[in-house]
Amino acid sequence: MRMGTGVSAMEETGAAIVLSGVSLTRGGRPVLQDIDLSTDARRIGIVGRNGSGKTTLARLICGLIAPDTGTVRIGGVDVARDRRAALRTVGILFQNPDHQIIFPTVEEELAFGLTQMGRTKEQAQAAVTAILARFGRAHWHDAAIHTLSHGQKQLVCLMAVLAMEPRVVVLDEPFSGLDLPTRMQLTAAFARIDAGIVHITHDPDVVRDYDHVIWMDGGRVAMQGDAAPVLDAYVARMTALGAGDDLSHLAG
Ligand SMILES: Nc1ncnc2c1ncn2[C@@H]1O[C@H](COP(=O)(O)OP(=O)(O)OP(=O)(O)O)[C@@H](O)[C@H]1O
Repeated sequence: MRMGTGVSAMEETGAAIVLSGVSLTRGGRPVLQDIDLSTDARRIGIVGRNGSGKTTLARLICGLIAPDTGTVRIGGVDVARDRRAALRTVGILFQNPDHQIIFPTVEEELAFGLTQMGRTKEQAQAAVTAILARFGRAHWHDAAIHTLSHGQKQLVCLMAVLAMEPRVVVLDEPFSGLDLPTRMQLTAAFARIDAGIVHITHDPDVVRDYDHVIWMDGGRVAMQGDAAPVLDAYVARMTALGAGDDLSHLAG
């Protein structure tokens, strides 16, 4: 749904992802332009070509970067300005767990975000124990992270995000480099997440049963709405581009 008169009502209920007039320039080039977005859909997919602005949009939604113009509110929180509230509100799972993990052991990694949120050491320990038990990984508590596989590290990152109980979890291509069983297991874990999901993917089938899909193109929203019409139009366009032999449109 496009921004409209319903925005302020959604902000009051604190239920929505609301981006208003968002633009961002990097290296003298516009990366995102005039993004107006307001939705209270529970599961949101974001698709688009390489370089279309998906990851930048994800980082804005988490408040990791601030827009040059406009505002980003998640559940009523201005995530770029109120960083502590943002930590409670929205978490992100990056494509590569090695870009996310900073501690040598699973326990330390899981406890970090919790203490950043202001939990005491004891509260953090209890939450770490609980999340490991929830995922059947109590035996990972003292594990050295470098001994885990790529997919296992991705699960540690997911547990770290979920331990913080955010209202929204952003998944930025979380399946890249994972084998089929691991993808299936993570998909099942995502389905159990008790939070809104914003899932960035190049695979339209991954978000086909989602509630709302946003197609990014050239830093703008090309189309958004129910999954089926948006994904059908996206796949038709990508197929047409892929069938041609003109490489001049390659992003970048
Ligand atoms: N810090 C930066 N400095 C310069 N250019 C940037 C910066 N961050 C992003 N860009 C540019 O903005 C555009 C969008 O990048 P972004 O990573 O958001 O795209 P994406 O849709 O996630 O791509 P992919 O599917 O390849 O991961 C790209 O052209 C990228 O080069």
